[in-house]
Amino acid sequence: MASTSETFTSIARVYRGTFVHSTQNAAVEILEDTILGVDTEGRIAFISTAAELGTLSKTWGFRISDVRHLGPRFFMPGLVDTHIHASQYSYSGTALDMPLLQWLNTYTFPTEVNYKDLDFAHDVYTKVVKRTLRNGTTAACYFATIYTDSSLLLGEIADKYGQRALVGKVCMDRNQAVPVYQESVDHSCKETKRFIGELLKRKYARVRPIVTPRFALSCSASLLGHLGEIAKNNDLHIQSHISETKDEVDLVKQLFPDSESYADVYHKHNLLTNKTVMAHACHLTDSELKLFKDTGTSIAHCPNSNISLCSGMLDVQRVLKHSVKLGLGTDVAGGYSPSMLDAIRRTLDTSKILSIQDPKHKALTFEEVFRLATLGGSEALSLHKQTGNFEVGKDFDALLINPVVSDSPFDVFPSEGPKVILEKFLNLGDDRNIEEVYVAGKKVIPFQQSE
Ligand SMILES: Nc1nc2[nH]cnc2c(=O)[nH]1
Ligand SMILES: [Zn+2]
Repeated sequence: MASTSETFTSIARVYRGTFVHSTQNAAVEILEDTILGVDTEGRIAFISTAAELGTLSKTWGFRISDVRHLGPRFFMPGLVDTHIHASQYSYSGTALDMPLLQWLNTYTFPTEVNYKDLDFAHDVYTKVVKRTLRNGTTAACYFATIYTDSSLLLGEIADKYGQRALVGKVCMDRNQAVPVYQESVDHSCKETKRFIGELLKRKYARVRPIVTPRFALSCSASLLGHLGEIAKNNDLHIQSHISETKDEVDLVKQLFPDSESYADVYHKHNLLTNKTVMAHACHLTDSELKLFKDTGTSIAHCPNSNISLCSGMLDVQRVLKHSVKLGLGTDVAGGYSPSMLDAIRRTLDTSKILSIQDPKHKALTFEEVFRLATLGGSEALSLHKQTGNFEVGKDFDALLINPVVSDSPFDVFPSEGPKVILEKFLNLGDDRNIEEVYVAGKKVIPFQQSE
């Protein structure tokens, strides 16, 4: 399983113990008494049974005495948050008392106006990046705001703390409720190009721009068209929202009468691609799901938000039956928790509620949801060549989980094996159990002292 001599780099670290991850064939694969080597580029050089230790130490030139033993801990892949509004973190945990469109007008738009102020932005963006990293989010797909400079600041902060991130400067040229919080088509396009150019110029290793029309109700056809073109010309990722609530779907029908469906509005403007991720998608029709499959568009499932704003319940099994890629998102602050462990739990809850309503509905298992939160998320963001599991050649994005840390929120009993302990961590664990976080081999949690 080691990489070939052509890709030979030297080994930075070797770990021995239990590794838990997902593959194409197994929702959960548990590799006990396994050794994993990380090279100096932060990539996984080998993963093999401990019986190979002697041979590997000779091949790769590391000392067996330098191997770190994990003991009761285990490594799992980093969590991938496929949809989070960094700019809404300041009011997460509050303001969940109205439906989406009212909520946007009352809380969201007035808050996002504050991001003209770089000091305000610096404070909130630092806190959201640190909070999500501490909770195991090694990769995040962020909405910022319409303001280019503070959106660039979010990219800078994600890079500083070592988080893998797609960062979107939000685009919107329609906003009747809060008219100061909108742009002209020209300004939005010019600023999007400036955002992309500036962010790429900084050459951050793992932070990239993502083209971000807020959603069809906030964008004219002209703006959507230009953004589709910008994404195509620069081969960029795209993110937006779709079919989160029924009211939204009805309004989109009225606003875009020439489109066959909500998905068709985006498709007509070249916004559905194999690098597009659309949040929510609770109310898509079968033909819209087929369009997602045909274009390679993926879905960010945001169950906390879907329930907190009473938007709807996405049937994940139906999405998977259509072979549409799907990852999980916190959707802070429509979702009140910045933790992907919460997104895992709410995904399971939603699936179980659907099976209460319809006994024929097969509820998702925790193993399946673990895959959605890790490998599934990496596929949804088209980052699966870099991250998502412990395959040789991928970056080592990983969480070191200690299920017996002294202040653990759960207890482990002697008869329990690694799968049960994983299940307990997913259902009951929190950041106290996440002792270390790695992105591309670099330890990003605990923070350096100066951070
Ligand atoms: N949940 C959510 N849905 C949206 N649709 C358009 N904008 C937003 C947003 O900020 N949050
Ligand atoms: Zn959202």
